[in-house]
This record gives sequence, structure tokens and C-alpha cells, in this order.
Amino acid sequence: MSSKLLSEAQNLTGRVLLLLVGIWAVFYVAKVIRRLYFHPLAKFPGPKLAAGTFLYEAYYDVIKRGKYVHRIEEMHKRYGPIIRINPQELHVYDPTFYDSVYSGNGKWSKPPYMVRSMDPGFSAFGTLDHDHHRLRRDALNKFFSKQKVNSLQHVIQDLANKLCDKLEKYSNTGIPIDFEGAFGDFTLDAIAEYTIDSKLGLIDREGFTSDLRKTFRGLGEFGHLVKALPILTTVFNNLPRWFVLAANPNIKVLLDWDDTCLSIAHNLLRTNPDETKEHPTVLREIIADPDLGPSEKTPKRLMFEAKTILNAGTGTISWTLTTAIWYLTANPDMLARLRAEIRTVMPNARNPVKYQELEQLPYFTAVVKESLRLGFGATMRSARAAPDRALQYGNWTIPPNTPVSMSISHMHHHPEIYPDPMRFDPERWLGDTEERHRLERFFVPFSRGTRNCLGSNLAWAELYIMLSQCVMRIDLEPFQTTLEHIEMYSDMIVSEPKRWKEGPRFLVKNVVT
Ligand code: HEM
Repeated sequence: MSSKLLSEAQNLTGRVLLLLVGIWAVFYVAKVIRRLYFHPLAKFPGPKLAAGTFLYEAYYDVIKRGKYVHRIEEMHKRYGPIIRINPQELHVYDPTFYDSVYSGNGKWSKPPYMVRSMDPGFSAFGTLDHDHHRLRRDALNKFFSKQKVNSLQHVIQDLANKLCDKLEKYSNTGIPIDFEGAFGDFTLDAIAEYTIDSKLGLIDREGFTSDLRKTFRGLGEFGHLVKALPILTTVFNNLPRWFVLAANPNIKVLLDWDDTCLSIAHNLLRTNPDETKEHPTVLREIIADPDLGPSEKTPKRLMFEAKTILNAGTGTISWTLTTAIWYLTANPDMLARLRAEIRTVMPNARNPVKYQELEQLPYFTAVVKESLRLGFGATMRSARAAPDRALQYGNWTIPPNTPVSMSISHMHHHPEIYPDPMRFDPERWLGDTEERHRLERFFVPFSRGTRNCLGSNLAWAELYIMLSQCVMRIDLEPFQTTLEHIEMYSDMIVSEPKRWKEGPRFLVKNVVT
């Protein structure tokens, strides 16, 4: 080809590209104008940029790393209690409205942009439609009832004992332990045994799995990114595995879970459901559930259900436990009071009592609640939409099918509900009955309504059992760890403190005798 022809071809390609970009820009501007002036939410207050494009949210969550939750709070101060925070979604800053959005009455769907980074619609968590979600959730609820958790608490107790045996060996060694990793090993071992009958044996290994912290926060990074660029989910799902691993080695843990869960699902579908097992597991229950048809029992769906539960039941509890340990070591008087109270029912931690006895202890319960209030783990804003009816907030009528959200941190850090909200103060849960009811009303670590946390009963049990073992068996001292390693600074779907990279570390000083 002559150089003239080549340069003409290059010019033409350049012009075609320019034309395509131009067309895209015209469409984008038209879309923004429609969102601003002709959209059903056009009259709601809030910054125009936020209403016009998802890039506004992406700036705070992707570039400034999980800070939109704080920006939303500032926007409320300026624009009032109900605002438009992106082209599709309204946000409310008014704790009395929480139960109207996170409600058990009526139908509630989820907008796809909230969940697609995690699940294309196979797990209950990723199911957008209300009725479909109910079908899937009903099958799971049975397995996570309080009664079921009670009957399987020996699994949790054995693992808590094992972790404390391991921690005791670090006594007086001067080796700092990343407690988010240590508790992550415990929660993942527990949820894997409970859900898929697999003994992962993380506690049995040398050291502690600190990479789980990076993995969960990596998931948060991806979640924020694909909200602005949904196409990335499809791209990511079609990339070769070696490429994904080279780009983000922390994701390996998750890809391994996919493989493990898929192979377990295949095996379970092949085996006789009546075959005796050590204890029932959630995947067996789904397979045996007569209300679920064959399309609900494919290996891929089972894999997504299992891995979502593994995801949801690991980083959340380990963060609450780490928060509790930090505040107790920072407040020796609280620790002493807690130990004295636990000793009244469990004089020897090596002879553990059932957690039903622990949950009757008022001060222990106050400590667990305060740890959940400040270390609630799942910080993501999760919108709900009423598909078939308008909602009313004051004088505002919210059109049907509009995603509406509220943030748990805005509830738990609200100064009018919890005076001096960032102070760890178990006493606030020991007030008179009326005051306790008032606090309970706005205490939402597990969210509420049809899509509240599936694993809250299991979470309470793990928190009581693991904390009682830790508190009664070892003396800890923070190692180069401050409040900046604990307090919520960013919303990376899970809570992220300012100095999250090193993790909160502690030395085991003594074994309590
Ligand atoms: C301290 C521990 C935990 C906290 C703070 C927590 C918090 C939450 C919150 C706030 C939600 C609502 C998310 C949304 O709005 O979409 C949720 C949902 C969920 N949680 Fe938990 N969680 C914890 C432990 C667990 C455990 C142990 C499991 C294991 C079974 C679990 C499984 C789930 C699942 C499957 C969902 C989705 C439910 C649905 O959409 O139907 N969580 N959790």
C-alpha cells in the first residue's frame, strides 16, 4: 500500500472514531439532560452532578476510596433529609424512616447495580425480584433459625477452643498477631463447616490469614468501580483466570472458593441425600427442599448460594470481634467487669457453657451490642425499591420502583440517638427499659425487613462464644495499633479504618489461669 493510501486510511479511521465519540457524547449529554429535567426524580433535592451521572458517586467511592457515605451526610446537611444521590436513587437521613424502607411488609426488590459485582442473580442475596427472593430465602431461613444454630453450636465451640489453644502458644513470644486475620480463620472455618460441610482447617495452619482482609476490601474496590462501569463485570467474567490473578493476586482466595463450592455442589447432587453425615449442611437442605424446582438446584446456583454465605459470614463477624477486642484492651475496667460477670456462669473457660447462658448476661450483651454498633462490618448502602406502590416521606411522594437507601453508619453514629456516638460505652445498653427500647429501635447491624441478614442468629452465637473464650483465656496488649486501625473511615462494602493495611495487631501477654 502506498504511503498516501495508508495516510488516507488512517485519516478515515480517525474520523470514524471521532464521529463515534461525538455520537456517544451527544447521547450521554441527552441522557444527563433527561435525568436532570424529565426524570420522575427530577424534583428531589441534591447536587445536579449527582443526579446527572453515576460518575459523581464514583469520584467519592473509587477515586477517594469509599467516601461517598460521608459526602452523603454532608449533602443531607445542605439539602435536607431526603436527597437524590445518583441518577436512580434517593437517600434518607432520618432514623424514624428506617423501618419504612427496610420493612417486612409488601414487596421489595433490589436495583441491579447494587449487587451485580458480586452475583449475577443466582444467590438469594443477588436475587432482584421480590417473589423469587422469598422462595430462595424461605429455603435458607430454616437452616439459620435460632434452633438450628443451637443444635450446631458445638461446631463453633470446638473451633473457638482451637483458636484459643493456638493463641495461647503465642503467649510471651513478642510476636504480634493480626487479629482480623485470626478471627477471619475462625469465622471462615466455622461457616465452611456449617454451610458446605468442609473442614478448611485454616486454624490448624501455621500463622494467620491476613490476606482475607485485602481480599474483602478488594471486593469493595471492584463493587464501587462496576457501579460506575457495569460493563466491567462482563469483561471480568470473561477474562482468562491467569490474567485475573496476575492483575489481582488477592482474588485467588475467592476463585478457590468458587472451585471448592462448585465441586461440592456437583458431589452432593450425585450422592444419596439420605446418606448419613456428621451434621446437615445448607446445600443438602436446598437439594432436599420440595418447594424448590430443578432450576433452583443447578450446580452453578448452589455454588453461588454457598459462596455468598461464605463471603457474608466471614469478614463481618471477624470485624466485630476485632472491634470488641480493641475496645476491651483499651478499657481495662470494662474488661475486668466483663470477666467477673462471665465467671459467674463459666468459672473455667475450658469447660464452656452453652451460649444461651452467656446471652443472659447483661454486661456481656451490652459489650456485644456496642461492638456491633461501632464494628458492624457490612457498611454498604443497600437500596430497596417498592415495585408496586409509591412510598411517602413527609410531603414527598417517592414513585414506585425507585431505589431508596439509608446507611447503617448514619443510624449507629447518630448523635441524637447515641450521645457521644463514637465512644465505646456499653453502659448505654444498661439503661431503663424505655431507653433500651429506644436504642433497640435504631440498632440495625443486620439491617431489617425481607432482606435482612440471613446469618444473624449464627453471628450472635459466634460473637458470644468466641469473645467469651478470648476474654477468659488470654491477656492481650495492642501492638502498634490505635483507634485509626479500628474506627470506620471508608465504606468498602465492609468497614475500612484509616490504617487498614497493617491490620489491628495484638501481643498475647499471658494465659489467664
Ligand atoms: C456480625 C456479623 C454480620 C453482620 C454485621 C451482617 C450484616 C448484614 C447486613 C447489613 C445485611 C443486609 C445486606 C443488604 O441490605 O443487602 C446482610 C445480609 C446477609 N447476610 Fe449478614 N451479617 C453478618 C453475619 C452473617 C453471617 C454469619 C452470615 C451467614 C449465613 C450472613 C449471611 C448473609 C446473607 C446471605 C445476606 C443476604 C440476605 C438476603 O439478601 O436475603 N451474614 N448481613
